Amino acid sequence: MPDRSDTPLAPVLLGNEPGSFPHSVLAERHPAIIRQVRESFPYAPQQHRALDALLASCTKGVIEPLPADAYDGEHWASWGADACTGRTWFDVPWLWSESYFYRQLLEAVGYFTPGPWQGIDPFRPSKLAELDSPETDEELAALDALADRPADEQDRALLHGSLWGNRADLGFRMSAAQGEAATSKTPPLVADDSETLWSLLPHSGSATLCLIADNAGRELVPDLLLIARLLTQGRVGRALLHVKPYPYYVSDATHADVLDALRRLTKAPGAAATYGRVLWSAMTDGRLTVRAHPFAAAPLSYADMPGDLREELAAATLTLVKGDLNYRRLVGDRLWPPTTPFTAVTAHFPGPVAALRTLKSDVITGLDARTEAALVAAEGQKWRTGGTHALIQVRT
Ligand SMILES: O=P(O)(O)OC[C@H]1O[C@](O)(CO)[C@@H](O)[C@@H]1O
Repeated sequence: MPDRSDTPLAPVLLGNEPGSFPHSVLAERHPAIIRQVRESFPYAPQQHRALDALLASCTKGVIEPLPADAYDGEHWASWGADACTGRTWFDVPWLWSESYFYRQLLEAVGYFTPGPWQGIDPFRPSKLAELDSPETDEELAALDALADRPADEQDRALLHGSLWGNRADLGFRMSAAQGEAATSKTPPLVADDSETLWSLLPHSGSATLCLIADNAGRELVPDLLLIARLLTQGRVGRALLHVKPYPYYVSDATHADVLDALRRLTKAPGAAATYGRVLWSAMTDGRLTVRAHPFAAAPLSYADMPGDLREELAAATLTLVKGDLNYRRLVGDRLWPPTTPFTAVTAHFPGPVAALRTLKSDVITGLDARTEAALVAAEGQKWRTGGTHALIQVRT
């Protein structure tokens, strides 16, 4: 396995280059998210004023500190708040800037403040709309036909459901052109280590799986279906589902979203309800546990994870890391040459790890030179951010 020390570090992504993808997220997507949040609930005047102040700060101003009594002030201090406060949102690492934006957005709407708005998720209306959509009905109805297919076909379908479910990201849809398909000259999957993934989960009933979730709604539902399948097939004996401790990156899953998705499954007709019951009983007998570690919303790479989380992930047979943002945190939010070995940049991870991700940012590793050349020839650099390509990468 190539060692991390053989791999020169690539530049950290910043949002200060006009025309770049990170710059567009800070300059266009964040103001659009503030607009969306204003419309999500009848917020009071002081909440609108706080949103005005955040809009001014994140577009034209500088990073402001959290309130002195913030419950997580110490975490943010240890995650680099002192070095970033007072600088523009465009000049600090992009990952830091984005993560702090969501923290300050929740501050503005009173999510952490004792009172009637405490704990009200500003993104819940859009998450629920997605869960109730006809597309979700269709996806769940497809499970009925799948039940008659051979076992390996069912495994593969549910793995791919979880993978492509990552396209269903509400923040991404606010700025990406939808409906584009990968060109016929380039494969939708730019890397596929799924055989290695399956070899790590034989039907022994003894494996522990950690799944680090990404989005709620139409991504979390297939993630839960995959977990149910792995449990019923004995590929996994125990699963830990890691979600965010608070609403984040628009549609990231929280514990409340897990419960909404689970209720959606158990109330559905046909095979979907069977999957729902498997998950319900696995939660009640302890085979499926939901975790919401504070580090899940940290603006840092997984290389910097704290000891308790490292220990838990080290004990897993496999950790499945879902989505684009988690990929950025797994390999480091850097402009790596695309052929940088995935095994080298994930050498820090405490155990076997698999990334399931659709490509929605500039960060990419582990491509072979021929695939990279074909992608560039067909699409320039659009394949990196368009969400039309995906990957399954594994480090054993
Ligand atoms: O939901 P995901 O797959 O983590 O994607 C998050 C999206 O937000 C971004 O962080 C940009 O804001 C991109 O990495 C990606 O397009």
